[in-house]
This record gives sequence, structure tokens and C-alpha cells, in this order.
Amino acid sequence: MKVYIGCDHGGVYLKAAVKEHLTEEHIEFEDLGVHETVSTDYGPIAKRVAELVVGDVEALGILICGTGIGMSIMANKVNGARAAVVHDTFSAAATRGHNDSNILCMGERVIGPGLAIDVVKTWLSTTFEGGRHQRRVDYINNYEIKA
Ligand SMILES: O=C(CO)[C@H](O)[C@H](O)COP(=O)(O)O
Repeated sequence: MKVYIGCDHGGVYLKAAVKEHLTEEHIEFEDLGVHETVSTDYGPIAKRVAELVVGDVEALGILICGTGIGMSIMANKVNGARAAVVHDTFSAAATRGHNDSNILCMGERVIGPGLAIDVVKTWLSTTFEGGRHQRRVDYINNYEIKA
């Protein structure tokens, strides 16, 4: 598994904490930026990470901005991206197990690093349950194909 990670200026510090965790856990990742707190736009970073994730079935993405919301809105414009804004461990497990989310979005202005790392751990260690949930994810995929 490889994790593509990106942030805007509102997520630089939380991204650093998440990268530290991934490094400790020997999880391969690629940082698509940004690296400074200079004001920047989340759209291009979300698009790039989402495209890389969709292009590699083994890959997952983590996107961080102030709220996680702008990143998720943009990422979900990329066909095949299932980006979820998550700030609690229950939702982290549910969105992997039920929605097969492939991108986790968080807001540095919403969540502290301790809980954020717990969210990342839970999200990365939960697998898609399939079954009835596969039918529901298929509905989304089929909608994208026809759109
Ligand atoms: O959370 C975000 C998008 O969802 C951005 O990080 C946030 O809107 C940036 O705001 P500002 O330019 O005022 O720092």
C-alpha cells in the first residue's frame, strides 16, 4: 500500500504529524505538497492526489486543509475518488468498511494531532466489508460511468 498525501497552507502542521506517523509505521508515502504555510489553493493538490489514487488500486490518499471540506469537494470531482471528511474513529472505520473510501480528508483547524493520528490508524487498518456495501458503491461507480 502507498499513501499519497497533500495539504494546503491550512494543513501543513497536521500533515507533518501524519507523515511522522506513517514513517514510524514504515508505511510508504509520497508528499505532494505544499510544504509552507504561504496561502495556497487546495484545488490543484486535491486533484493531483485524487488522480494518483484513482490510478493505482493499491493506493490511498490523505488530504488536509483547514477543514478537510474543500479538499473533499475537489477530490470527489475525480471519477473513482471516494473522499471522506473524517474527524472521529467511528466514522473512519465506517467509511472504509462501508463506503470503501480511498481518500481521507481532515481539517487541521478542526482536529488535534492525537485524535487525527488515531483516525489515520483506524482508517488505514480497516478493510472494505463488501456484501451489501458493494452494491451501494457500485451504484456510485455506475453513476460516474454514465455521467
Ligand atoms: O479549509 C479550507 C478549505 O476547505 C482551507 O484551508 C481554508 O478555506 C483556507 O482559508 P484561509 O485562506 O482563510 O486560510
